[in-house]
Amino acid sequence: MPDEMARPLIRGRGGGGGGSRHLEASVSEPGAPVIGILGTGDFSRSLARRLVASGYQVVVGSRAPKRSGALFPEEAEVTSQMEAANQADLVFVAVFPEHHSTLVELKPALAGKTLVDVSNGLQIKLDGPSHAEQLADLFPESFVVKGFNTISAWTLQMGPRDGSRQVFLCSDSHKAKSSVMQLCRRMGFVPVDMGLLSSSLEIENLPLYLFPSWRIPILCTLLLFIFFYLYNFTRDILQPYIKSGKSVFYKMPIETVNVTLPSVALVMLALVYLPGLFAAFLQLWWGTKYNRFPNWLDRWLTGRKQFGLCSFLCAVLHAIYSLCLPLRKSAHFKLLNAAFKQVKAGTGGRVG
Ligand SMILES: NC(=O)C1=CN([C@@H]2O[C@H](COP(=O)(O)OP(=O)(O)OC[C@H]3O[C@@H](n4cnc5c(N)ncnc54)[C@H](OP(=O)(O)O)[C@@H]3O)[C@@H](O)[C@H]2O)C=CC1
Ligand SMILES: [Cu+2]
Repeated sequence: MPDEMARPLIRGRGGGGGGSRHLEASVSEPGAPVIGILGTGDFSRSLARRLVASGYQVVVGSRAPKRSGALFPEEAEVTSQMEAANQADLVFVAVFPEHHSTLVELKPALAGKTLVDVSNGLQIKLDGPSHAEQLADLFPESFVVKGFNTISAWTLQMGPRDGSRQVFLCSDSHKAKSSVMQLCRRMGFVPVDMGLLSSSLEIENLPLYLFPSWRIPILCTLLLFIFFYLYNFTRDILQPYIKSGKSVFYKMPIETVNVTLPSVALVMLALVYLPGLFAAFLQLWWGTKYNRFPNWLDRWLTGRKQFGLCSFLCAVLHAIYSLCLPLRKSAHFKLLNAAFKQVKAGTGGRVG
């Protein structure tokens, strides 16, 4: 990773046009605001590179500027937190929210300036205050803008790609938000205005919502798999063994798995359609389409895609297993046939 970071982000001549992603590392343009970054972690380094590449003058504030200086591009100045806060017109706070309070001594230097809070939560918070709101409470004389938390250090480093170009922004100050939006566009991202700072909780939760939507469908798939596997194991393997001493334990890894998969796929498919039926029933019961569904049903309805994909995965696995089984059987048959022929011919040679 340090090698990655040391490599210049952008090489060669840039293509020009405003929307071009191929910006060359250029000397800052006169009149462009000086951008400060507090913190020298992964996010700060990637952001500094992208800002420098977009033609901004960058000043980074660190508790230990000497130690961190080497990790930043030459064009960025790495100095003390106070110095950076004094010099910058707009400041990114790339410090974890639990350390925001250690920055309060910068309050006079940051007064009247725009602070961009890029922090993410560790878990979904349903009610406030958000990190951005807490930062705004700590720095009442500054203008806090929430944003960039949905952009990873990696995306900043590599340059915006399709799909992760949107930057969600919100702030109580229209002017501060506009200046961050402009900066966003110049870095090649697409700003999305999310309104006032009260939306910051929603923005902070966004990155945490992507994976958890898979948790319940995957858990369901696993539980169903275990249930059907145990059932098939008892029926096809254990029962013949206990009853007549027939040992068919070799079926466990392939055949039993293969009869289990379609059952799981079908039940998961049913779970895709079932909440729709519940919803329709509730709407008929209420006599209106405009009531809110209970929370559990709402979550189930929004998770149908994941349930469907899990079902599809099981079906595909079943298809692959089913195709492979006859191949295995015919190979087995050929081997036996060859052995039989050799024995019959009296060659007694090796079969292989
Ligand atoms: N990494 C990522 O991909 C993303 C990160 N973010 C957000 O960016 C912020 C920074 O993340 P990241 O760069 O990964 O974190 P790091 O841990 O890599 O960096 C945090 C930096 O904070 C500085 N800092 C200032 N005060 C303190 C203190 N009291 N204790 C510890 N460190 C302090 C340190 O710099 P120094 O020692 O020089 O003062 C340190 O390098 C976080 O809020 C995170 O949620 C958001 C989106 C993506
Ligand atoms: Cu089948």
